[in-house]
Amino acid sequence: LHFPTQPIMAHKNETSQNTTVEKSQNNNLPKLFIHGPLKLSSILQPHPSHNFHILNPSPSLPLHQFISTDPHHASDIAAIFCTGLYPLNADILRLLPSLRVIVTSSAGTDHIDLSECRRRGIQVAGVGDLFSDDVADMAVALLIDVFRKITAADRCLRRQLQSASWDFPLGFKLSGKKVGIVGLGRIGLEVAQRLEAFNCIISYNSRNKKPLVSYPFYSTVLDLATNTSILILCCELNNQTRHIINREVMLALGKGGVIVNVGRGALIDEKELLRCLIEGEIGGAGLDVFENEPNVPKEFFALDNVVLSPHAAVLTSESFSGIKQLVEQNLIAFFSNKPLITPVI
Ligand SMILES: O=CC(=O)O
Repeated sequence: LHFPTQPIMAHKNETSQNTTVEKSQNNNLPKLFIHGPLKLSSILQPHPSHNFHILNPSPSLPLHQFISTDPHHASDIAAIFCTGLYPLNADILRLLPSLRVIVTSSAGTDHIDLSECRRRGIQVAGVGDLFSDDVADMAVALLIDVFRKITAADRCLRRQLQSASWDFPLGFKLSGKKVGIVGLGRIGLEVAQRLEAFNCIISYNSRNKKPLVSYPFYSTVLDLATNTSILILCCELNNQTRHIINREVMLALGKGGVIVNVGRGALIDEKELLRCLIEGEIGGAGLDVFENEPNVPKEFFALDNVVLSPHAAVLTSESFSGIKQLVEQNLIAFFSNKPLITPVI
């Protein structure tokens, strides 16, 4: 990924007079705050075509500090561009009386209090289907890696511990395995489609049975785990799904069972996952997300049946080009009184 360190200046030949005019015009435009890590500002940079004004094109202050430096700041903010893991809970939203729209660069929206947004009439735009392929690819990659021990073997070779394949522990065949998908939304369906090509036998659990889907449906994750040997977590995190994968589910999955998580870390009771992996109660895990990011429990590092990725499933060069366009399009549409391109609510 390439993150420019300096904002790309869109109007290099501009005169200082134009800049003054633009600044004063900008003062009348609705104000947007970028709520996220420094890198988020490389996705949304000031541009003359914008019908909004970015208050912090290189975010240096977290939102609550920005607000507390001057009480006027809070009432200035009409829009927020945020990313996952940067909370916009009811307490923070209460500080922003003029907020009308939130655009998030994440597929997950668990960091935003959507019911408070609904109550306040704040619109929220997400990423639509933009990341589904990348996340599904990553889920399958993690799964193949756990089964075929690719990164474990790579580590061995690099450390020159083993070079003869006969010395290396056997992997497991993926083709034909029974796979349970938890959350058959856009991403879950993409995962299912990919694994059908591996002759895997797909079933799923989700809030409701999908009328147009022929895969067997299990109304509980426990039943799904009992009838499969692989669980792939693609659902959103909410009060119903927090720790949906608990010890009972892991024991039902069984000693050869594998869990892949490309959803949110807190879908799994992480302490129990570690215990089950260490005690051999399940066979392995492929994890792109963790319960208390950015912290990854270091006990995972010693386990060769675990493949780890730093919440990177959505991070491709293509997805970043896509998100840049989509965020701008959503904001420009909103401030032109047009419908959001990818509305969440
Ligand atoms: O996890 C990444 C996302 O929600 O987009």
